[in-house]
Amino acid sequence: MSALLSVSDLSKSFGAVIVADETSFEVAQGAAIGILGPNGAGKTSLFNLITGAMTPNAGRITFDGADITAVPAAKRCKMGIARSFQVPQPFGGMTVFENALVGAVQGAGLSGREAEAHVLDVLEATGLMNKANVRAGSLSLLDRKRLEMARALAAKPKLLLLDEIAGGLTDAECVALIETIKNVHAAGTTIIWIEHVVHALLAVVEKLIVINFGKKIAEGAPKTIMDSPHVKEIYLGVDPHA
Ligand SMILES: Nc1ncnc2c1ncn2[C@@H]1O[C@H](COP(=O)(O)OP(=O)(O)OP(=O)(O)O)[C@@H](O)[C@H]1O
Repeated sequence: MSALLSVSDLSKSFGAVIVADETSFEVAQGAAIGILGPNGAGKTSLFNLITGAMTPNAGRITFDGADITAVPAAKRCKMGIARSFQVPQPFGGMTVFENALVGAVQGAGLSGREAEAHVLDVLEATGLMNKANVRAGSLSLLDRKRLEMARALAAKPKLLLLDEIAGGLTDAECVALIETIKNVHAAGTTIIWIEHVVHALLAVVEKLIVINFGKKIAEGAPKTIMDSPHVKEIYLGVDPHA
């Protein structure tokens, strides 16, 4: 499989705080990869760098064959990169349908009937069809998380970035969300998923990347990574010599 996204020697720091330290990795077309790392490791910053919300100090990002390192965020969205936010950010006064329509119009460039039909497909896929006319501000946490994904999917992304979308959900809600994400992946969308709820991540992704202090410290098959003493020490706080 060819790489949809390629991150090469990406570095970013804020004074002494290093959020990306010569980070390199590739994401194949159609892949689903997970990103793990302690709080403050630089995971969300990596998404900010990929989406263009943050400018790197050094390094290169290529997407779908084009160098996007200097491409503005709005254009990257139109090129096919969409994200969900760790803290859901719906337009609270608008309905679920209207929120997703923003993604379809602004991100996918659709209009009229075509945009509406696409939004209905996305609401169906994300389990929000029966909430289409509900004000986003009155949704439960699960539905706000679903709406984050719906708004991103409405932009017809080639690459979907999910930022801690399972956090704060009950076990049953988490199971429902995993099914939705699996369906999105099965439909061909490439996914990068930052998540602290490891069992949710492991149910979907075929590769894990572990970040600590902005540095990629491990990358590989989920089982190999989760069994790694180095990863256990850094991520789980387990002393391999104990
Ligand atoms: N714009 C900024 N200015 C200064 N410091 C920043 C900025 N953005 C992020 N940081 C700092 O960079 C570090 C990494 O933050 P980031 O949100 O990327 O971590 P994270 O791995 O996503 O953490 P969490 O798991 O807690 O969400 C933190 O110490 C954060 O305070």
